[in-house]
Amino acid sequence: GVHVAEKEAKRDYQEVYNAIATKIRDEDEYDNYIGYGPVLVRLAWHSSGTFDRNDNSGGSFGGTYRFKKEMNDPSNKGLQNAFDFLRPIHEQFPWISSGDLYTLGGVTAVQEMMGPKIPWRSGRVDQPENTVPDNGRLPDASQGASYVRNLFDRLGFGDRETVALIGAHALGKTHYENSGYEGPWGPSPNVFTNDFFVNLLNAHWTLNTNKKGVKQWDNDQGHMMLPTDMALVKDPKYRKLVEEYAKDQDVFFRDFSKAFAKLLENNIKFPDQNKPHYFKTLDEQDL
Ligand code: HEM
Ligand SMILES: O=C1CCNc2c1cnc1ccccc21
Repeated sequence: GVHVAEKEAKRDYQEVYNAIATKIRDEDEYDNYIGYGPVLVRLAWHSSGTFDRNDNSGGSFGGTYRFKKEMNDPSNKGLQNAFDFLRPIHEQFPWISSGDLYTLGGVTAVQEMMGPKIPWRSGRVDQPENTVPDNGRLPDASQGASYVRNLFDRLGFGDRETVALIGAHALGKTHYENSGYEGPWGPSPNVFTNDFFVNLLNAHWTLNTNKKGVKQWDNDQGHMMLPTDMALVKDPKYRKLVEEYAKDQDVFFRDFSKAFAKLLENNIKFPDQNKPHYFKTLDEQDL
């Protein structure tokens, strides 16, 4: 059922943001100097993406990713790196819940990679191991547009929100050992831009079977797309949105911010007194 967030504690959440942001800045060598930003965004998404609006199960509230049943979901392979990154932050701020920490990690990463401001509310409360949702709720990358539309409908999202959210694939890369997909990363995998949409439309893509026997799209500049990425330009309704975001990064930023905030808050009711935080970046604080 829907969870009610606890009343906001008298805590300095900007301090937690700054600790995460400083650690992202310091530990820049991770994953061939891509850094921890992208994998932190993926942890926030995967810890929220278990939501099912049909029975109000799953979602970020209980911080259930910390339990091995969810951590070992094959869809979550590779996210241990983000979990290990956040461990010392959690030791420094033991009062923050796991659910608040995983989602705050993603918000911090998007903003520090020059993405849009993401409003964030506190109050998620750790839940016990017997509340861990079943594996298999996160999307399968080998599928097409109708699968993507159904999966995001289950999460409570329409076409515009779906295309905006998948625009996060401007960040980071795929890894053979995690998902069976592999691709050299894009020109700026740790800067949040609308490049993903521009790439989708402008490059010449060919479908190959990679050395793990997995089908993926590759282009002549050595970039790759997942089948579910390519579905966004094959489906006429999604394609219209890809074209809109490729043309206007500000509209993409606006829609991404709204959809990502909604994703991180699915299945949670927040008390009115829990106002959304708009955190300052390190640069904005001259830190
Ligand atoms: C149809 C929906 C989606 C599918 C099938 C999908 C699938 C994948 C796959 C297979 C990877 C590669 C994982 C690896 O090999 O390490 C990946 C990476 C990533 N995904 Fe998605 N994803 C989807 C939607 C999203 C959404 C909604 C977000 C965030 C809002 C997101 C953020 C990311 C990020 C940031 C990475 C890079 C992680 C890294 O570099 O370590 N994805 N995704
Ligand atoms: O076109 C890009 C830029 C670099 N990262 C990705 C792209 C496309 N699809 C992806 C899918 C998952 C993770 C990263 C990417």
